[in-house]
Amino acid sequence: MLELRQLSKEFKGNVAVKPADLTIPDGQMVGIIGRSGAGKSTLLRMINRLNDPSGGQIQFHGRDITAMKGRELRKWRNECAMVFQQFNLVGRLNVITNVMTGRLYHHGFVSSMLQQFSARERAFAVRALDRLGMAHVALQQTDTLSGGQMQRVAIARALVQEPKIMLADEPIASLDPLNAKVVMDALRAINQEDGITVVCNLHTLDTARTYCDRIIGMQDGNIVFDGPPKALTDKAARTIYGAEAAEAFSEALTSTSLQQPSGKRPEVETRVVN
Ligand SMILES: Nc1ncnc2c1ncn2[C@@H]1O[C@H](COP(=O)(O)OP(=O)(O)OP(=O)(O)O)[C@@H](O)[C@H]1O
Repeated sequence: MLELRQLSKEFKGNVAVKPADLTIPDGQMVGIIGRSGAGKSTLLRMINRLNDPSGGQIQFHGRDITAMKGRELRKWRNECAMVFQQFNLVGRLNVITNVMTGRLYHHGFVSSMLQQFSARERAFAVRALDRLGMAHVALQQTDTLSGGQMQRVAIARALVQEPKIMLADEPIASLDPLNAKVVMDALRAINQEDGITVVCNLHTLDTARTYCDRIIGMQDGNIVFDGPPKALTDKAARTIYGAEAAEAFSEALTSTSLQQPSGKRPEVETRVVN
């Protein structure tokens, strides 16, 4: 279980996240929505300590994440993989090398930089690529891939970390609807098949409604909604998005590409509705 207690972040007088309380059980798929600047990325980046909190506490299975330093922090970042909007891959390296850099923590920095990986590790990386339908491009230079393919490679890299949580910061914001669906299907499959908790910042409402067990709405640094998709009425969504409501509603994945993924959805209570 991941627990945030009164977690906040201020950048030089600008409060990005106001004291937030959140409990995320293992295996949940959570979507964080809200207009630009609402604090979604900052909240996510605090969880794996890319941004250090200004106040409050993060706990995972009772371990205090907020106090971690050095090797302990590197271990946490390995358990808590991150997927970014712009993929963060090295374009001039081939796909499989990019994926194997996800083994950095397990393998050691020097060996990883020297690209000395065992046959077992290569096989592990190929299996991860295969799950994402990308094994056939394992030896291809990464910058020859499309955006959707790159994001699938980035997810494979996150998978070989063998994480307990996967954080995805706007993973489909740069993708066309078809690739967005492939990437969201992949994240949902990882969540359901491996039991990995997925916390995903999403710009579009329908994507969050379609794929997530639970939606968290942020507005001006506050959590203003926390509940299952069915509890998020259009009225509540309009409150969360404010002036960006029309965009958030119209930017939804096309209705033909959106299909409710199969699989059970756990019961989620609605905590806050403003
Ligand atoms: N490194 C930083 N330095 C200063 N201010 C920052 C920094 N990162 C974020 N902010 C500010 O914190 C606030 C929240 O930003 P954040 O990126 O978390 O919002 P967001 O909801 O993820 O927005 P978007 O969807 O546009 O990425 C904004 O006012 C932003 O300008």
